Amino acid sequence: MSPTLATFKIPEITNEPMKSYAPGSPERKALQDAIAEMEKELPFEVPCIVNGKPVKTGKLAKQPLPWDHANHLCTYHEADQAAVAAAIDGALAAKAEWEALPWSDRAAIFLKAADLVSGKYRYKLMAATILGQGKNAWQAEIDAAAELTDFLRFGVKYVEELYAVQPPRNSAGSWNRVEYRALEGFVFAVSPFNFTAIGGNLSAAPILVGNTVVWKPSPAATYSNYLIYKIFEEAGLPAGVLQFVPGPPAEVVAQVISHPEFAALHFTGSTFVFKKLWKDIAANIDNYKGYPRIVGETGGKNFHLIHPSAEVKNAVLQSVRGAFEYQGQKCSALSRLYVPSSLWSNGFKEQLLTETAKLKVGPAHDFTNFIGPVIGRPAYDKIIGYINKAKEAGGEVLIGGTGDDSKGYYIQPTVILTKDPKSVTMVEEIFGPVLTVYVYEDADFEKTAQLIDSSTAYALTGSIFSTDRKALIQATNILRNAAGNVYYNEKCTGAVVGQQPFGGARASGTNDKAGSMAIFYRFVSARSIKENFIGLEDALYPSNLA
Ligand SMILES: NC(=O)c1ccc[n+]([C@@H]2O[C@H](COP(=O)([O-])OP(=O)(O)OC[C@H]3O[C@@H](n4cnc5c(N)ncnc54)[C@H](O)[C@@H]3O)[C@@H](O)[C@H]2O)c1
Ligand SMILES: N[C@@H](CCC=O)C(=O)O
Repeated sequence: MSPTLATFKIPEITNEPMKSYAPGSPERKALQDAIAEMEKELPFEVPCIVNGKPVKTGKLAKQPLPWDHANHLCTYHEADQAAVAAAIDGALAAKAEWEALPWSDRAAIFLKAADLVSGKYRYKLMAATILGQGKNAWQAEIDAAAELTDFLRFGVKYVEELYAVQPPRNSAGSWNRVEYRALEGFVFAVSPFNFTAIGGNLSAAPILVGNTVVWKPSPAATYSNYLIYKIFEEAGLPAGVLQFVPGPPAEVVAQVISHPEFAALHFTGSTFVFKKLWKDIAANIDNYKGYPRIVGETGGKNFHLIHPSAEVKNAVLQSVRGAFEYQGQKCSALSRLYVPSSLWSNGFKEQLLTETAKLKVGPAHDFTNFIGPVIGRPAYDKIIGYINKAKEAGGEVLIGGTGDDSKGYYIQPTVILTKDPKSVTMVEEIFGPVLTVYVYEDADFEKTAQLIDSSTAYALTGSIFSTDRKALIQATNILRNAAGNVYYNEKCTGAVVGQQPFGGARASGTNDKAGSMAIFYRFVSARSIKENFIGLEDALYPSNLA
């Protein structure tokens, strides 16, 4: 038994400062060196990790380079049934000791992991994200370096605050306490390709509050996610607490969620896959020991609503960044833009096309490219398919509209003008560098806000651009349920941990707000404890007396 001899305070937590990677900066050189070294050494071999030991199943799959699809970043061993079964057993076996570890020790492991991400492994993790997932230097910095570090450090802070939430009242002679137990069973993390940090957070958040986790990374982010596993291990995470099982998604997931001790799904990915998993879990409900928690952050169809009073230059530049950063492969990416006709014909259109034309497309490790490759063949075909559908439906391609998949999967940043606000590219998630514009009559601002609210199934992010406070308030009210993250005069991407808790509702997810205290509630099961100090003198109450 471990004595409690003090109430420790965690170090002060602030956001990881972001580096600029400007020409001549030491960080640019360090990152370029890390990329060059990784390019020389690839392809890597990635095993599953079960109970802290590498498992090589011999069932091999590849993570191709999106900018050079003939080659791959890593070959990984896909988890087979035996490996998945051993991973679940191992997670269950590691649970009691991990949950019993004093909170300060669990916290210290993740504070150390954060320091390893922000320091020793910063450039390596970024290089894996740049080469494997096609992010440019800035996008890799805000994801693999800054956001991952912030998730870990702020996670520790939020758990400390959560543990401090205690009943506000005690009646005389008693003391009320609440303890935040980890969930009974194990947690399953299933992560997407597009944010290295999300893989780290989906696994680390439940672990921080005492759970053990089986983690299935995205095939297209296997290597960066493997590096995260190794960082957690170096930080001191005991063997078995996190089980790393890359593998054929449908098979691995089906096996894990049919286990009786499956306690929670921590998912980020597409709406389609999340709904399927929800149904599969529901179909298994009689086999579980408890009611599994289901946490899922999913797709978006995010908007910018421009009011006639908006500053055009800012609205244009924010829209270009929001739509085209990381090739539009952010759940938060701008993909439908509503512009009043007075602004559209008075400079907005011209500036939008001029700024879009400046974006260079090419391999992300050439730092002058703003737009890198999209993640793979299915994504490339799907995005080009959407552009074609928009054209067939009468959309006018104002710029872009073409791609080149000869070596890597490149798509030019594309702006489509539509007269139909419910046309396919105004409604469905594309997840690529495609922005559709609808021009509305100035007098229809309110009607346009209602249109935004009602035209898609999603409700993730959105921005309102206006210098007129009344218009901001009006649109905010109409769009109350249309976005879980709303911005004023700022693009709809780029939420920062500790500053804008992230997530959306409707088809965009369970809105449990990654990067806030709220997410930790989903992975604990509180137990109330009342202790009585004064013994009873009589079984009868005064009201029973004659
Ligand atoms: N709301 C958010 O916070 C957020 C953040 C990032 C990404 N996303 C969303 O994620 C999507 C992009 O990521 P993606 O392409 O990796 O998503 P995806 O749904 O294809 O994959 C997500 C995870 O599910 C697994 N998976 C895929 N098919 C499966 C199946 N049939 N059965 C079981 N598991 C399966 C994948 O291997 C991966 O681990 C977009 O829709 C984006 O909007 C949302
Ligand atoms: N949190 C990120 C998006 C994550 C999804 O891809 C943002 O706010 O841009």
